[in-house]
Amino acid sequence: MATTSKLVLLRHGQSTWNELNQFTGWVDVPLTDQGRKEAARAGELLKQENLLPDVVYTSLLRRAITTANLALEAADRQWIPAQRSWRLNERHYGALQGKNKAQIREEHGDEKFMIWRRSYDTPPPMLPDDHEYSQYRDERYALLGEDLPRTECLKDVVTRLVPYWYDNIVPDLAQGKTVLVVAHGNSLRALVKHLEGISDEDIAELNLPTGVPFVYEIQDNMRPTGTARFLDPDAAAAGAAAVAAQGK
Ligand SMILES: O=C(O)[C@@H](CO)OP(=O)(O)O
Repeated sequence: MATTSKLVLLRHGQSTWNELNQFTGWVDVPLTDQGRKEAARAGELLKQENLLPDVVYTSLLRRAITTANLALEAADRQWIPAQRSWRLNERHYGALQGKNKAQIREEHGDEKFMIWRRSYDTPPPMLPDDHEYSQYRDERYALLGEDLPRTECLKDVVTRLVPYWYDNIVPDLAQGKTVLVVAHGNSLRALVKHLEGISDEDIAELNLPTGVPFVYEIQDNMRPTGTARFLDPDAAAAGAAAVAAQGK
């Protein structure tokens, strides 16, 4: 009999820079009070739907880690093992990190803004190592050495994330575990692109809301049975529309 495992994906709750409409990338900003509420609500939804994770994966950024902790607390699953990796980090936004989205759109025009934000293979300009928002001296990335990103496009995120999917997450799913991945708008877009086989062009249209869990049934061949189901579809639609409109 064919069996499926459950993969629950969750973008972190609203961060302080989401609220300020600033490009964030690898800058380690905290959640807002609203973001903390979204995270707890996400955990309540998991509990209501009996989607109880056996293991949680997060990036190395506090907005994802705090979201995972608050969601797991609300779902009464704080005790499960956690694995964290830079490979689940948000896309490095290069020289745009810390800049206001509306201002960048105004200064550089709609086309450039959309290319930097949503094109598949054009990264923004690099962030200098001596910049206040650089991760150059951040000890959590010391092992990366000179491979530390200074900017990334979505394609770069797919390249660093897919090996982690196969090496770490897939073995848990193959054992029938329910896996929760708490990450970021663009690292989750990269994973969804891989899972659903979305084209380089069409992925530009996908915007993920903060704090609303979505679930895939993963088959033995490690492919989903279909598209994902959001646990709160109304909140997800409103949240995705808000992300799409950022910078306007
Ligand atoms: O700023 C960022 O790091 C991301 C996610 O918040 O923004 P965008 O949705 O514009 O890619």
